[in-house]
Amino acid sequence: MQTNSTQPSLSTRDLTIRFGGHVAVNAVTADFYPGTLTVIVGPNGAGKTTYFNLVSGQLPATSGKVLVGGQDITRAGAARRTRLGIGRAFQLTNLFPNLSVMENVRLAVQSRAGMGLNFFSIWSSHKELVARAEHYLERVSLTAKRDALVGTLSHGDQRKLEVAILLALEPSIMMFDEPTAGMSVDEVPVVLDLIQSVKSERNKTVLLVEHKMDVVRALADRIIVLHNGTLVADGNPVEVMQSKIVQEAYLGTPEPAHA
Ligand SMILES: Nc1ncnc2c1ncn2[C@@H]1O[C@H](COP(=O)(O)OP(=O)(O)OP(=O)(O)O)[C@@H](O)[C@H]1O
Repeated sequence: MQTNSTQPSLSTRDLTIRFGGHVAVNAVTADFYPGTLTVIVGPNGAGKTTYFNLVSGQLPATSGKVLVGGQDITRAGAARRTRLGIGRAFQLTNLFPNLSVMENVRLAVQSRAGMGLNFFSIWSSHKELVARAEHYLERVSLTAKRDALVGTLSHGDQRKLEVAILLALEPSIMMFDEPTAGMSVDEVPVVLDLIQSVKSERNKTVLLVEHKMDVVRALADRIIVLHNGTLVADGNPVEVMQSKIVQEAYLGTPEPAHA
């Protein structure tokens, strides 16, 4: 497994959740490091989104632990986890559809700057915030649509905006659930390049749930495979993609050997 730092920024220890008799995430232990992008793969219903929910605090663990920088946050709510640096791009649920693209990003920048979500703040007194918001819009290629109402954007543009908002919040741990879902072919590289560059330039810990194998290959430093809630493989992409368990459990067809 690749590690760029000795201290993990995020860890789970035997993390488990049961829904009635069903164990959706079963004793998952993993460490995540700054500057490393880990892709979590697995068949439908494997527990990927539930694992994300346990890490970001949307669901309470039945047992096990979540640690950020070594601090046990298992009992912390989602808001506290956000303050501790866990940021998650939710699938379009954290956008304000009746505000413009720029206003959405400005609110995120403002929130990061500790000024709260004040809708009535005066633009001219916030040149710095606007400049930063513009920077994030440019990074996701949405500058031309800055004044459009978010509700009128295409699905792909909304997903890009969501990435801009996550960047603006500057979390140290960034979680993306299928970030390119619903995007057109030409939009996909913009987001993939961005996630890649954020990871390396800013030394972020990035976790990604992804189904598309071309995206996994393009981005992953490390792959974790979940199957029936259990971690069945964890390691560098070449090893994991070629492992028997992945071939059988997930990929279905043999992955060609790499030179
Ligand atoms: N709130 C819940 N109540 C009961 N069962 C749940 C709940 N959330 C998830 N599950 C179950 O837990 C299992 C894991 O679901 P999860 O959505 O995490 O899988 P996934 O790997 O993300 O799948 P997909 O790739 O289809 O999104 C499934 O069997 C699902 O039905």
